[in-house]
Amino acid sequence: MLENENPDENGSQSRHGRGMELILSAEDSKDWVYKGEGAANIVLSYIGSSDYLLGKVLRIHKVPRGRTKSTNVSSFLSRHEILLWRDIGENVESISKEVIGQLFIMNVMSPLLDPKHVDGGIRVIVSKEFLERVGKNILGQRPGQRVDVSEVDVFCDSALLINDHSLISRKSGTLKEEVCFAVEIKPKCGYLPNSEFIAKKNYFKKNVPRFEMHQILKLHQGEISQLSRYNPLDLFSGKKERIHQAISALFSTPQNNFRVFLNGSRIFGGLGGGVDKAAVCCHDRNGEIEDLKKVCWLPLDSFPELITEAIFSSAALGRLLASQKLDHYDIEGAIHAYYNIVYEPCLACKTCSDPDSLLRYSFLHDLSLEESLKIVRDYLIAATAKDCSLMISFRPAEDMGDDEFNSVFLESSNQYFDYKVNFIDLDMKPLQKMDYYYELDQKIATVYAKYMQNEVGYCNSANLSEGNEVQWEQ
Ligand SMILES: O=P(O)(O)O[C@@H]1[C@@H](OP(=O)(O)O)[C@H](OP(=O)(O)O)[C@H](O)[C@H](OP(=O)(O)O)[C@H]1OP(=O)(O)O
Ligand SMILES: Nc1ncnc2c1ncn2[C@@H]1O[C@H](COP(=O)(O)OP(=O)(O)OP(=O)(O)O)[C@@H](O)[C@H]1O
Ligand SMILES: [Zn+2]
Repeated sequence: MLENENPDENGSQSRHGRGMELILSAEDSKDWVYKGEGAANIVLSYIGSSDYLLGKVLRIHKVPRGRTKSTNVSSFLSRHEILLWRDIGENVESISKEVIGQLFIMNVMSPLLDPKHVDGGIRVIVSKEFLERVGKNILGQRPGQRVDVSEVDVFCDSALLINDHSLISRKSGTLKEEVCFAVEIKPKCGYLPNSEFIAKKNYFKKNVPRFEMHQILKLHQGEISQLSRYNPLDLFSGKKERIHQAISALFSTPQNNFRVFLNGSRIFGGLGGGVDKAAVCCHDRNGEIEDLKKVCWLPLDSFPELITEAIFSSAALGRLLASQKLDHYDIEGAIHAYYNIVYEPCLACKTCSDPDSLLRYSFLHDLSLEESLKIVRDYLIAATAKDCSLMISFRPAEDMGDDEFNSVFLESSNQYFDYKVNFIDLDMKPLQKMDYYYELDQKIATVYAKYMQNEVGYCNSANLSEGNEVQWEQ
């Protein structure tokens, strides 16, 4: 591990504030172990002896398996993305996507979600050999379905060093001495859209949570083996009883929406990346959840109550919901603004035959470039807010604690807990994904409409959330 005298690109990412960079090379790979991964990144925990790196994770990019350097996507924003994001920093046209990504987190998402819940991390330089070795070392721990489709991007020359938010420790304390546990929740969209641009045939989008409709498509495509009982609207309701209901549902059907960590190690919830087998397996690990009782004096039934109290008393979910609601137009409206920006014939209008709808869309096509940019920018910010996760880390406390953390008092166990909320995965979504978003939305709506016709004949959300089997017409 080396420190380089070269100052970094924006001067603020430097380790110890000394204008130096951290460089990870082949021999450092042994100090980094697999922690988890999503669709786009792999996250590693540090197990070496550097006090600075202990309690940190390294987030490295993945690429589709077998992609060679020659097919590398551009490292810079596209012409239209430059227009879209020109206000988030200076010279966005000449800054790499990695650095833009950090500017997006710090200058766009952090003010929306509250800086105390957002950690932009610092970029560190990683050698190709480091990434190659890490990629080999972690192969055995990665879920098979993730391995089949993706691998470490060894041509990336930097990675993001972030605090491990499954841990909680006092600035003055040492991580090693403290017992802590954490939950990771991917809440997804917490409200029902009400855009006038939603087509009449898709009226049910205004009544049924997107998560619930998407479950039907996922089941149909074999991505999940049973419907989730979780309803994001409960989690975001601001009402204790409904939040508790959401947490209980996440415990019974965690899918990729819920994980529990004890002292930084995952003890409940799957790794994602395939049919939810990994998540089902984790129920066998209830024994390890029982460990919470031993180490934190927390009765198992009190655990959902504790998470509920933390969510209820924190303003974080409210902030997240407000950010999600920046999507005022729904993709059925925003797609037209997108075509104004890229200046191409609108594919959504091309496939629409309803004169009333076309008239409404023509209003969107008459908007100025600035107005179109705002609609799409807000849509993409909301997309990030609908896809991020939050980590809430806890540790038992003697009393109400101090300013460093929030505290909750758990009546059932007569105990105080310190907790801290952090958002993770606040990545900027690519503008090019707008077409995909539109197509996915149509697919979800079509399959859901078919499900309603075949199965219930009307929209009955209670029926869906019971985990009922869905029969499909051949
Ligand atoms: O489209 P969605 O709602 O399915 O969200 C995708 C997520 O699927 P989910 O339904 O949460 O299992 C998906 O998660 P998984 O890979 O399924 O764990 C990703 O988070 C994806 O984002 P990105 O492509 O990595 O930037 C997410 O894509 P975005 O829509 O956020 O761009
Ligand atoms: N700062 C962190 N502290 C602790 N664990 C983390 C942190 N960041 C990520 N993780 C773990 O690594 C996993 C993958 O990270 P992340 O969600 O950032 O990946 P991704 O590929 O961007 O996800 P997605 O599929 O949503 O795009 C998370 O689900 C979480 O368990
Ligand atoms: Zn159009």
